[in-house]
Amino acid sequence: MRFYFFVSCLGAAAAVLASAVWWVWPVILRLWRIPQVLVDGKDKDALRIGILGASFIARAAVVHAADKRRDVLVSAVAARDWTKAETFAKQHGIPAFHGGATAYLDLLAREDVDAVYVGLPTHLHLEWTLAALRAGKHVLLEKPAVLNMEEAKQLIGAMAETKLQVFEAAHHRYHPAARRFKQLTLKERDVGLSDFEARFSMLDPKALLSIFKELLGISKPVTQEDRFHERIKNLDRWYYCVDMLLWSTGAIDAEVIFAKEDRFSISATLKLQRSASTATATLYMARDNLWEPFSWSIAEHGLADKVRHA
Ligand SMILES: NC(=O)C1=CN([C@@H]2O[C@H](COP(=O)(O)OP(=O)(O)OC[C@H]3O[C@@H](n4cnc5c(N)ncnc54)[C@H](OP(=O)(O)O)[C@@H]3O)[C@@H](O)[C@H]2O)C=CC1
Ligand SMILES: O=C1OC[C@@H](O)[C@H](O)[C@H]1O
Repeated sequence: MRFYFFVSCLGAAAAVLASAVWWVWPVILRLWRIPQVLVDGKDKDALRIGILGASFIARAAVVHAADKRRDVLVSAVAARDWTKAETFAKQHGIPAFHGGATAYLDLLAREDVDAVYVGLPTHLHLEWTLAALRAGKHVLLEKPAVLNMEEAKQLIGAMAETKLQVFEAAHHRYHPAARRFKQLTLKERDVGLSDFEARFSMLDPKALLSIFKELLGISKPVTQEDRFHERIKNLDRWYYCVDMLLWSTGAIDAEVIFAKEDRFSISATLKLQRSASTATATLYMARDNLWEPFSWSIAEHGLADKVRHA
């Protein structure tokens, strides 16, 4: 009896492990593979992108994409640390790099850069996007583009003045499921779509580590700066809920009627004004969710098609 129990447990553990490897392995391979952006083999008039910040997201969002296209190349990268810039450039075959205190400005001054990728922490987006526009560069700007309405106005003003493009990297808008959802809700614009829900869930390895440290009693005291960065990170993630909702429902106005924040989540209820009808929307963001390390979803409870991506 014991033997059969042991074999069944082993079988179940093997099945769980196999399924985890099956789902997670392609993601690990994709992120681990070091993409190359060799200039050879690119179109003569390829768009030349300069990267500000030798970061994980720059590699995942720009270098991987440029690797797959003939019409885009990465011509330079800048990092605040000289060695980091050099390592990133060499790893990916990027022909030029800048390091040190003036690195970002040096990259913006280059003639072989048509557009700049600003994947810096969100509170630095406006400053460096304005600097890029002043230097005559188009900008691919990480989401959320800005922190508030005042910054949004400044950005729009600078775009109009320089006649250059700033494109927000709202990648979820290009997912086929999100596009289909938008198509369906806009088609049903005024016919009783009244109960929307947008969710985002995340498990941040850094946050997980700090929870363990807290439990073990070996964490450092939380500083004002830590709290500021936590607020910025929350905004980065909360943005997915808000943008998915407003973008896909075509809402023209929204009013917050309830909001709640605790250690593990942020939630809110909004009253949405659509072109000729009103709707209620629930937004929910899980901060550190072990069961859903990364997922977003948008739904309307009366609509049969529920769109989900995980
Ligand atoms: N599209 C997506 O899926 C994702 C988008 N993002 C977005 O990308 C942006 C960056 O987020 P994230 O990658 O977490 O940010 P990081 O804290 O990792 O910063 C990114 C880079 O910014 C540079 N940097 C310049 N000044 C500072 C500063 N004062 N403090 C810290 N870094 C600085 C650093 O590059 P260096 O030292 O090399 O100069 C750093 O590597 C955010 O807007 C976020 O919303 C983030 C993750 C995923
Ligand atoms: O866009 C994002 O997705 C992944 C998260 O780690 C990150 O904080 C967020 O900006």
